[in-house]
Amino acid sequence: MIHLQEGDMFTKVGSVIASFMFVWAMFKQYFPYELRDRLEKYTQRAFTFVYPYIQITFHEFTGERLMRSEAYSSIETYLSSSSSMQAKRLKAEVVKNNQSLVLSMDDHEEVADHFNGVKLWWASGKNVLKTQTLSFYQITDEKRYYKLRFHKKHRELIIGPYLNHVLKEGKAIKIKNRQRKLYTNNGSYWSHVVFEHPATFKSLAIEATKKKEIIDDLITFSQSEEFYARIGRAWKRGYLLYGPPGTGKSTLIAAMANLLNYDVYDLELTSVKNNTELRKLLIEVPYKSIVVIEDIDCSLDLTGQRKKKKEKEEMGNNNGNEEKPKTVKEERDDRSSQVTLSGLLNSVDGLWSACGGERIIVFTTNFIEKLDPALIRKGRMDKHIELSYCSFEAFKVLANNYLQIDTHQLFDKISDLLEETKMTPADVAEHLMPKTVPSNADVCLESLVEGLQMAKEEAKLKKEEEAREKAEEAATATATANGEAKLEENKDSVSGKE
Ligand SMILES: Nc1ncnc2c1ncn2[C@@H]1O[C@H](COP(=O)(O)OP(=O)(O)OP(=O)(O)O)[C@@H](O)[C@H]1O
Repeated sequence: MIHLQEGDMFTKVGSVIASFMFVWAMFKQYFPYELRDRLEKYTQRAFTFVYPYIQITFHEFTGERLMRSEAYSSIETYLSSSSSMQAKRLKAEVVKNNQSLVLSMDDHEEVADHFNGVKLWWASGKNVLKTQTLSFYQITDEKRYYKLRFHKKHRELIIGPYLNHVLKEGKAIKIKNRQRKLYTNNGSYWSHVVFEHPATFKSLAIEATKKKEIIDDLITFSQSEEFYARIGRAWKRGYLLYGPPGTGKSTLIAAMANLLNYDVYDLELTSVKNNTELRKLLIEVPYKSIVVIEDIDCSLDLTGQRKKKKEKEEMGNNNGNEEKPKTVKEERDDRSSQVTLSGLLNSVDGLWSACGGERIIVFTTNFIEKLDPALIRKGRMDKHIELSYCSFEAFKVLANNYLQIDTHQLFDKISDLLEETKMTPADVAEHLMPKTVPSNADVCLESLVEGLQMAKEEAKLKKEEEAREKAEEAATATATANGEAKLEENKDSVSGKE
């Protein structure tokens, strides 16, 4: 309250002096130069003496190229909530695909803010410049700004911690309000669509303990900026998701992005020409993003690449021949993607990968054993998450999502069948899709029981078939060994007779 009265008093004094300055600006041209200079100097001094407030102006456009200032837009977003409470005239902007409104104060409004018990004021304003062009019409150029006013005794607090707080908060609100995007690369360029995948951790069918572990890991990562800075490590984390097709690897990535409010950069490695292009693409990924490389084992010959090169060299040495001209196919293969394992490793943890921070990189694979250990060692892929066939616990999540039921007389049977046979969550989910309108849980669960029994039968037949093949192979091997032994025996008896 004291601040408010003090503020009001000084505002009045300030505005008297400001009026004087305005009149002075109009008439100063009629004063001789020397007198003008002196008067100006003393009025400025008098102004700062009686007016103990400091003002900082943040212009909307800055720099030679008049780019929109990031600080201005962060302040605008930061002030949004106090503006909607205090300002009488507001401007509205629609964000998130026309789904939510962001309000900001209109020109020449003022709102108060508090920080650590200190009151300060933000005012919005605009300068209108009229420029006469060659054409008949005048063009008006509006330059908006925010002016922050605070008592000079709080200079340190406001210039340091308060402004940091405003910029950080503004940025965070902006990220929360933004429409998230899914980027894909065509060669070395990213293009995007709106990211609207509905997957959440709640709807993800995996065991509760595993789910909690992943959520905790992600939240801890996203809140550890200071920790990473303190230990001198780039603020990034690698996840390797592995498991058979249809176990929810892509669904988990979408749930991760939705949980953290990050954009997704789906990197198609096979369309990246070489390591330089790969580096360019990754440098463009901003903070708060998940870079995804799906089916990493298919994207690159990560196991055979070094071996093949070695074999080629050996072949060259052995033959002592000149290198054969390449076929058209070989030429095309060479051109298609020359991203190497070392190029990829460098992109995951090379020096530049620290630029920006707060990035997650996710590799997915159906065959973890195919990957080069260097690629998935801890530090590169910090967390390895296995997604596997549907357990009864995971089934219950699906039943709750799809059928909105927690119990059913068929649950015990399904639990036994899931233990005896392997079915992916994707296949289980397919059985739970509505078969009638309205959906009937009995029909869906019976379909699932039937599917599981069939899968069990097929697995049994396959096992028997494999056992038969094995037995046949063993019989053939024994027969061959017996035949060879007999031949040897005969040879020996012939040489004995001689
Ligand atoms: N764990 C799961 N929880 C919920 N839904 C799942 C799960 N696994 C699979 N699904 C369902 O199955 C569909 C396919 O799953 P998803 O694409 O995530 O599997 P994937 O492991 O990435 O498969 P691929 O290896 O073939 O890419 C999803 O649309 C989702 O509806």
